[in-house]
Amino acid sequence: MASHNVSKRRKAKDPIKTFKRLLSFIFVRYKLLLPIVFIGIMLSTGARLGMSVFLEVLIDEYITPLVGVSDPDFSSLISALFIMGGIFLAGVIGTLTFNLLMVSISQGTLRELRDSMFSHMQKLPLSYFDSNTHGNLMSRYTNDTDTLRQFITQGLPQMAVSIVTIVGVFTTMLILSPHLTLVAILTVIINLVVVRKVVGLSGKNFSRQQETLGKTNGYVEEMISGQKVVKVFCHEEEAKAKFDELNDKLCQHSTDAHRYANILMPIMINFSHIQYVLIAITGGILYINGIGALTLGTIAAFLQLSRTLAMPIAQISQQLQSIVKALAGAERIFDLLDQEVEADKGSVTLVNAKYEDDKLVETEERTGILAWKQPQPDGSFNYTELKGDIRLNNIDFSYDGETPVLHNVSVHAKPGQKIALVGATGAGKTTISNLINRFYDLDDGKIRYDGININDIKKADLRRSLGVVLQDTSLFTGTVKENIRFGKLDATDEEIYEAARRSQADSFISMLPDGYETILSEESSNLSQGQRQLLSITRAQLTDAPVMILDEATSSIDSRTEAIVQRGMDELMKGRTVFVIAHRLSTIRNSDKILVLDQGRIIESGNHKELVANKGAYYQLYKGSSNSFDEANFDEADAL
Ligand SMILES: Nc1ncnc2c1ncn2[C@@H]1O[C@H](COP(=O)(O)OP(=O)(O)OP(=O)(O)O)[C@@H](O)[C@H]1O
Repeated sequence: MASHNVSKRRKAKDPIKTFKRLLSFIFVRYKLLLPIVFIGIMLSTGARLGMSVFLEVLIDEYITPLVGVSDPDFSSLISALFIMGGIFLAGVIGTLTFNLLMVSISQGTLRELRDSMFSHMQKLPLSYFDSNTHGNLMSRYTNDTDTLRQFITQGLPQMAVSIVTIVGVFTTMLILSPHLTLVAILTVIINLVVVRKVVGLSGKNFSRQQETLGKTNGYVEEMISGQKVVKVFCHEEEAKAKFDELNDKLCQHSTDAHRYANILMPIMINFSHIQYVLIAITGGILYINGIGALTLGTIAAFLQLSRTLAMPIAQISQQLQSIVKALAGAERIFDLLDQEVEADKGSVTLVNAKYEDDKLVETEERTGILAWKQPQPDGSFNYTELKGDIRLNNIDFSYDGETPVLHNVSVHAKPGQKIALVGATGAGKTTISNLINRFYDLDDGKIRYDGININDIKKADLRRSLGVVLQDTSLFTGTVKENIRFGKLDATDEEIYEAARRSQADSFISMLPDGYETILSEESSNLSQGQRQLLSITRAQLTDAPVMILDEATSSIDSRTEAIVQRGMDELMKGRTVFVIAHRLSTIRNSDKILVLDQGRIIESGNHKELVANKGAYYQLYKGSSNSFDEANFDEADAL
């Protein structure tokens, strides 16, 4: 059980490239809003600087001249204060604007990213899911997008504000007094050295904290989904002990991380006090000695500016960690988006057809006849009726390109024939069904469907022509009816009821509290294993495909339900070409051809009678010397 939190937090491999890509992703979508955000940032920081500088004007031009005047005229002072109020208001509007806009931009960007990821994920080949755990994929939708949200909403604008502020403050300081600027720069340098050290210590512990947090969450998730197993094996104590260990570690790392993070602000504040005092003393000395043409207003404005400086420096230092984390997240998201989609060069499609003067022609109506429409080099089309003739020719296959799983497998299933695949676990039975579906590409050999190479058939149309019942009966949250309709989205209610009647599911569905409208809970835990199988069979029944790929369930269900499931399966197989991964003797015996697989090779093939007469591997299996056949049928086997 993989957890989405167990994913490793690593640094982005090429942060600059990822950063540029992220910015352009945002920029392309918000060409109009981003300039407004920038104007907001400029207004906000400009107003802060303006207010500091205005202090100089206020003191030197409006307050000092009034000192000692017997009948002072405050009107100009009042209008100056109004101007200051105006600047303040502009700053507030700027700050509000960019902050609010950034929320919409970040949420919109995340929605787009999630959307792109999900639609891209639907097009990825199954091999991608084989090599990436569910947890790893999930983390891109949860952890990675969350770090990005923080970065886009807070990190990005804060960085912009901080940089604009620092540049603005230093420029203004230089204009006001180069001498005092020197003092400010000196204290900032000392400040930076200390801050870097503290941020480094805190960052290291934050990484540890995140890693342990991931492990702890993953463990809790596993324990929740595995509660039944924990209880069955009385593992409650051990489970608790392991959790305590993780929890203690998490507490330790979090305490260390926050200890350093929490002393950062007091350090910054105290430094800004020291800087304030130093600038005040230096300013006083320079003023008294008449150096640098300083006025009282300049010193006051300078002191105010020096206070403005502390915050952006602290913020940049603090944001650096979150930027690194966010870019690592962005890289993982882009990595998913960059995965090559399932290739489909197929040009043969499946269409409704009818016979006109013994010739097959395409039609819009549902005639009950389907045909493969093959484009010809001269631009015309060739139509072949869909019959369900499947031929595997010398198939070689491996999942990883190295370890062979199937060797030289050949079989011909004529329309309506039933082919049983038998063999020990891991022999390659499921793999054969995966290849007919084109879930994976062959290493060598060909599979032909009605004489057409399946690689030439459009994947969606190929899959439409195949009905599948897997052992793993995936049902989704929704009503029973919606789950059955998965088999054919445009099916009418009547078609659904008919399919359920034929697959023997109708009687149990009508006994559910709301019948076909009963909502299946998460993981359909309100249904029994057998009932889930019946729904899965109904779904395949509804597709009414000429070829069925069935995986007979081995899970233990009670014999009455098993008999019903079996009847449903038998009904499903009627009149179709069937590949069945067979476990029940009755299915195997009634098959037209049985393929006995061993380590990816067909070691025997023929019908039941022939194979029994052969007295080979099948005969051994059949006699019950192996457990490969369903034990429930052993009696039946002996009776034969
Ligand atoms: N997605 C995969 N990636 C890599 N190897 C796989 C994958 N699926 C199956 N295999 C390997 O391929 C071989 C054949 O597996 P397959 O599932 O076809 O066997 P099977 O006969 O259907 O077994 P079972 O009866 O247990 O379902 C096994 O060795 C298995 O480990």
